[in-house]
Amino acid sequence: MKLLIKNIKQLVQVEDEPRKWVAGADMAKLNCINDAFLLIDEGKIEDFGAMSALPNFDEVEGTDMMQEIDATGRMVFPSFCDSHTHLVYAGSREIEYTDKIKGLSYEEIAKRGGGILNSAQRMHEATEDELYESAMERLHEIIGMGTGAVEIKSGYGLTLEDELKMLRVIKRLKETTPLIIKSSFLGAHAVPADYKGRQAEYVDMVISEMIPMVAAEDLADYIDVFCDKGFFTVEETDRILNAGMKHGMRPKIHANELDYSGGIQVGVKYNALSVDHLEFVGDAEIEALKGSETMPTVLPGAAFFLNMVCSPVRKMMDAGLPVALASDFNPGSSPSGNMKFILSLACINYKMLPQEAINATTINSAYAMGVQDEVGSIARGKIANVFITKEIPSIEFMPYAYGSNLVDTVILNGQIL
Ligand SMILES: N=CN[C@@H](CCC(=O)O)C(=O)O
Ligand SMILES: [Zn+2]
Repeated sequence: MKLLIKNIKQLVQVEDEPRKWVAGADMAKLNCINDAFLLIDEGKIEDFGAMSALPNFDEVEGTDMMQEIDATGRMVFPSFCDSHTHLVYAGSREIEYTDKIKGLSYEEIAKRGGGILNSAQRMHEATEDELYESAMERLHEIIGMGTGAVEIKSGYGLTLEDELKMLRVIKRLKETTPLIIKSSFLGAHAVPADYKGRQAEYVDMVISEMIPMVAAEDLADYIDVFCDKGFFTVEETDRILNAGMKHGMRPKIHANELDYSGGIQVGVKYNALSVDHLEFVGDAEIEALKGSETMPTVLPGAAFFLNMVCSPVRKMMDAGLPVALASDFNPGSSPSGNMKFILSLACINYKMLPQEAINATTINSAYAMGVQDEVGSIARGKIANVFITKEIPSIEFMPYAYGSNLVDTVILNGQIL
């Protein structure tokens, strides 16, 4: 059955020739078609264009099986790609939220056994079914807010059994939702309580026990490390990434959230798909990223929630780099997967133009999770993951109306949800 969306006020992020990513000054450009149609067949985008060029389907054989949507006054966007989340977790951490309000830093909370270790304890106590159910609820929530592809990390297990438990939940989610899901193994997210004072031994265990088991069950697409001050060093990251790569996992890492950690450089050295957070980026980091295949990915939700300095996004774009944005949905530093709110934060706090922010949450974030050939733009042959907005006056209205859900209809794999 074909699906035809007609009279679209504006069809956003169209590409005749799909690009790998959008970089530098091009990030301010967004290709759109006014008064457009979009034709979907067998879950894929078959065609699109101006209404004036709409084929006469009455004369085409077999088109009696065509469903139509009249999108007058409404826009169609490619679904958001959320390339960095930790959305499989147990419990919530609002107690730490008040600790933060009282002035404790992220590192101080971590030192008191809060933070990631708090989530690890709850992860240990949760069953696979409980984790699956709660993550599925979050997935449904983000689908309703326009997300069509999401990366999910392990990293709240921190024991072999619990990391595998998390990754099996992600695998089950992959098999049972219409979203595109990619998984990352983040055994080196924090040193668990049992290994306190024995960080080197924990790293050895991640390398010699966890990575081979994760690979044996084919549970992760990417290898991740929290390479930052107070967490894992460049040398440890180097070893873990090498071990992951030997097992077919491309690096995609946390870097430079808390300091100039060297995380960006070690990520680029091993051709990471992305380096994420990037609050601490100077000239050396920008030089390292130039000419690389690594997507700098900024997480405005975490910086907002933790009240941190903002990543120098403008400086990176001025240097000709691409930038992606993701939600970082997790219980500690960003308890929301609302990508439209990420657009608003990007515009207000990072002074990104709405067009730049939309590029960063679609085509560029698709690259940052390795799905740019499948989704991230309106292009012929790509998977039909799109959403139709409510009636809105302009593209700029999306980040402007920061508290409103403007998604009216979600279409994933060509199916109206
Ligand atoms: N920075 C490292 N990890 C997560 C936080 C996880 C947590 O606090 O639970 C992040 O991406 O923000
Ligand atoms: Zn993260």
